Amino acid sequence: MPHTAPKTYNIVLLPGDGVGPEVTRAARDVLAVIGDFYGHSFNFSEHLIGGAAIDETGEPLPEATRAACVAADAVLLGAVGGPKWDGGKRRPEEGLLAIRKAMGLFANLRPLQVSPVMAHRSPLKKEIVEGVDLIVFRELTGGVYFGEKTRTADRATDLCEYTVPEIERVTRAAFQTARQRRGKVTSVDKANVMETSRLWREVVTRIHAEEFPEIALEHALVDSMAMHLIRKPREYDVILTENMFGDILSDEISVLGGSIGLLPSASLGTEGPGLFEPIHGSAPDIAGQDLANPVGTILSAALLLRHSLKLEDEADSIEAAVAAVLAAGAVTADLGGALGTRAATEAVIDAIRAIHWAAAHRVQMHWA
Ligand SMILES: NC(=O)C1=CN([C@@H]2O[C@H](COP(=O)(O)OP(=O)(O)OC[C@H]3O[C@@H](n4cnc5c(N)ncnc54)[C@H](O)[C@@H]3O)[C@@H](O)[C@H]2O)C=CC1
Ligand SMILES: CC(C)CC(=O)C(=O)O
Ligand SMILES: [Mg+2]
Repeated sequence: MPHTAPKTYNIVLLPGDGVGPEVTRAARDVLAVIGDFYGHSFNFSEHLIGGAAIDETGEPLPEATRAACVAADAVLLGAVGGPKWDGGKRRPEEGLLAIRKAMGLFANLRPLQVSPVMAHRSPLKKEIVEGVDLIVFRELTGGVYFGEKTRTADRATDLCEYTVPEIERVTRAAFQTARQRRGKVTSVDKANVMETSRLWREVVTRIHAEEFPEIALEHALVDSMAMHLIRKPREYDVILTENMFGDILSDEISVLGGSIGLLPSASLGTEGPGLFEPIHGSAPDIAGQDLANPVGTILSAALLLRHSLKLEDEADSIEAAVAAVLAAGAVTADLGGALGTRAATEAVIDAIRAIHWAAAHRVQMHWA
């Protein structure tokens, strides 16, 4: 039953490209049902980003989109990019990087919990993946994705740069989360080769000693970490890493749960709205065919409710519904199921209704 006072919230939707519009619509429909159940009014407004924005305005992040995002209570994004814009003067991905920077979203949280039913569908051995419960803290507005780029006909460079304050703030966020979890942080870098990684390791070590000595800290090199994540993923709790390593490792760990289509993310700053998106891209190979798994975006909507709107019960309700649907095998083709994007979304909505009906029924029975 509703525990929080009903309220009006402004949510900006950025459907983007490829499967982005399909999965964003799925999450919007789920949020609308949650709004009805709890008496909240979610005002959705759609804005252009990525390739869709380039086609319409010439810019991957139009000013109207930026202004709407910073003024919103929260932002939900589908995905950007696709072969249509490859080789063009402007790239869709520039729009995503620019909105992350404009909103000050320095920490990207990518959680993964592998239930017994997910373990069953994973291509890895059940005994390796069952019970995995980890969260990646990926630094999101620094590193090589944001460094200066140069290009001549026969030479290209991408500068990788990190400052101490950039490393400190994401490190504190990761340690604070570790305090609420199993109390372990694995910081991933390439300190045997890269100067930015040596600075990263120094800063993480100092913040740990000064502020979080009760947390267990280990350092890992990114190349062997890629192997350990597949061989012994249950050993990890909070994984803290820089932008590009976090991007790559989180796609890798999605395999543990059976599909990249399942994983959500929350991009957060110190204040202001967060941006929530699945970890996958625009999946051009399946776009427009009702094939995309909507769960990663639906779970991103749950993170939106929890982190930006502080609606914990409502977030729990979505997560419980998704768990029920996965347990029942009502899944899309990437998990070996027969459902399309729309049918899988309806299954989640039906599960939300069933959970609420059961809760209301128990209350009546209790009162009777
Ligand atoms: N956040 C974003 O907007 C991101 C955008 N991209 C962009 O997406 C485009 C495609 O990139 P890819 O490397 O192919 O990565 P991708 O994540 O779009 O797709 C990789 C594979 O996973 C499958 N897949 C992805 N999402 C799925 C879902 N919801 N349900 C079922 N299967 C799913 C795809 O069909 C494909 O086989 C590129 O233009 C890239 O730059 C890539 C990553 C993140
Ligand atoms: C700019 C994006 C395309 C980077 C990415 O792959 C991601 O954030 O997952
Ligand atoms: Mg990625």
